[in-house]
Amino acid sequence: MKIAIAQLNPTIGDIFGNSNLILEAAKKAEVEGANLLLTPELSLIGYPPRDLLIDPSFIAAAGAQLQQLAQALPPKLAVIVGTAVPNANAVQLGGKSLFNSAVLLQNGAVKKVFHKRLLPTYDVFDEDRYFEPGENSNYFSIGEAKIGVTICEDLWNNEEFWGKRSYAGDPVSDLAKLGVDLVVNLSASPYCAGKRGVRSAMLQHSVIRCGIPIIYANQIGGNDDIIFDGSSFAVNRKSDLIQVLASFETDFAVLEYDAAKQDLVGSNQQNAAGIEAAPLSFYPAEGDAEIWAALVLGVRDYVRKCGFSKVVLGLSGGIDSALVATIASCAIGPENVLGVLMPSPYSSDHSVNDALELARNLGVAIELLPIGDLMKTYDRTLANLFVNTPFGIAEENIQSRIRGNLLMAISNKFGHLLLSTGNKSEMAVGYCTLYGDMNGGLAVISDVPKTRVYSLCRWLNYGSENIKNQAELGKEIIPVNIISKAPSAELKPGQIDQDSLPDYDVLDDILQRSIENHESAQQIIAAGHDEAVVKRVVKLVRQAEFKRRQAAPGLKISDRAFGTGWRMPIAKVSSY
Ligand SMILES: NC(=O)c1ccc[n+]([C@@H]2O[C@H](COP(=O)([O-])OP(=O)(O)OC[C@H]3O[C@@H](n4cnc5c(N)ncnc54)[C@H](O)[C@@H]3O)[C@@H](O)[C@H]2O)c1
Ligand SMILES: Nc1ncnc2c1ncn2[C@@H]1O[C@H](COP(=O)(O)O)[C@@H](O)[C@H]1O
Ligand SMILES: N[C@@H](CCC(=O)O)C(=O)O
Ligand SMILES: O=P(O)(O)OP(=O)(O)O
Repeated sequence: MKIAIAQLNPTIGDIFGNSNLILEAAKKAEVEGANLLLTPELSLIGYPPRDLLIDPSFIAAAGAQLQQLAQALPPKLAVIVGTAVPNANAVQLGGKSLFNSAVLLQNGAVKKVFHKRLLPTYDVFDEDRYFEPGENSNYFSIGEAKIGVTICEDLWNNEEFWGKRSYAGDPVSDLAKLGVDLVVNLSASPYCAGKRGVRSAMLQHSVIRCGIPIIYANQIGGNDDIIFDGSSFAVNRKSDLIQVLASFETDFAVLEYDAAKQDLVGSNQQNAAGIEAAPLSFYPAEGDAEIWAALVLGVRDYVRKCGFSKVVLGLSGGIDSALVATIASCAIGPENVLGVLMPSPYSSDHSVNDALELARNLGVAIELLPIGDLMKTYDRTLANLFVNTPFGIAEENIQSRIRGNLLMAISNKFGHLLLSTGNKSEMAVGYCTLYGDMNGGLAVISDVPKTRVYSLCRWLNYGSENIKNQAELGKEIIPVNIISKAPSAELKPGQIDQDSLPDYDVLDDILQRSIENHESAQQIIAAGHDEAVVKRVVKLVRQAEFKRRQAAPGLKISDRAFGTGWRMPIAKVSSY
């Protein structure tokens, strides 16, 4: 039996377009002689559909499209499609009105419907809000093979792997007890750094625990703040990784289920000469390369799926805007990126020169809009009101707001999406100006700590193979001075970030411990950090909640981002 995996990039709500993606994959699977095609979780409607699910017309449209798709598919091929299915018992028996389901289509009709049993309701997930959990173990047969069907979270309640149990049920071991030969999984599993390794280790562990090979089919693509990496894979009965699909790209693969051996055989398990290949791993490798690919996909898909073709951003000659401009150039092409240089009387000469050099290296267009005259007009207008007050944060922020205003004017005039450039360290402690540099439609690096911003830029200059490199350019992409100079907001003469903040390696370690590892201030101090610094940082993070709530959606690359999975109250006591 041959099983195909379609690692698709569905667009949320584009039921017709997604249906066509599935149909195309099915035609390819048929040509390659597949018996079964797997598609990702909710592949017909896109994941996460959020409150589109409470629109009855949306559910009706998905139901109608599912029927049409069933009729259009190659009749002999069994295809598993993910969609939301009405819960017929909801009215009489209560419960949520929908199931998150995997629908088996064959011979022009719906053959079976399987419901997701474990509904994630943590971090970015909100499935309890919409779905009723399925109660039954899900399986069907093709020929002699009995195939267990699971949907994403159904695989994640592996108590021995995690050391804890989150739910009452364990669909994989239930399927094992029913004697299935194979488990397939339809996923929409969001990316965060290092997650590919965690997924494969967890499923290899599940195979050992339950003794059944597993095929894992994940979606790829950016949907608002969430990036899906794909990285679908298969694990055989010996728990070897025998098939790995691309990360951050659409992909398609066909595997063989060998009924005699009762095991899976991957198509990239052997090289052309039939010799056993080296152990498979995910590409690009973990670290900067992986995060870079995620951010590029996140920008590309946000721009495309929101209907933009060009972006604009402020280019200060600093490292954050340099990184964002480079990501955008790679995502949508340098010809679609406009960098705006807006020097003030406080800007250093090198800020303009560094920004110009970066723009030349990337090949992006620039506009130079000095803001000195606008600053004077603001000063004159506010002079009577601000008389006898010292120059302070209000005046500093006016510069940022002038720039934010000019950028939004350009966005309005030419239809460019404004990218904001704040990194995670700044967003954490509120080192950014509301209605100033926080202006923008997409916060590209707001989940990237400043120390990672540096390592990504070094990697771009010295480690990357797949973008324009030094050899072609004759030198580094990011001008060396942008990396080596002290970060500065340049909002007053001689200002540097470290006048107000601890060194970024100290700040980022405290933030990582507090935000991602949930360590208390006492634990962070016990780990060796200065007490006063820790208390100040923790307090700044709490106080900046109101800013983060007004920030543009930011691409999630960590376990805990300031996005849809971060739900903090704003008006609260200062101790939390
Ligand atoms: N703009 C930049 O480019 C940039 C870059 C780096 C650092 N910075 C730094 O960032 C800081 C920005 O200054 P800021 O934070 O005082 O200015 P801000 O205008 O961004 O935020 C302060 C304002 O937020 C409002 N506010 C306060 N608490 C609130 C709440 N709970 N709910 C709603 N609104 C609330 C108040 O109106 C207050 O005036 C400065 O220290 C600046 O040097 C700016
Ligand atoms: N001089 C500048 N020209 C264009 N854009 C600028 C300039 N200074 C700041 N910006 C924009 O604002 C953000 C934040 O600046 P910080 O240097 O971190 O304060 C920067 O990334 C630019 O997009
Ligand atoms: N824990 C799963 C949940 C995904 C889902 O069920 O959609 C993940 O992060 O991949
Ligand atoms: O935001 P930028 O680009 O100005 O970077 P930095 O804050 O390091 O100056």
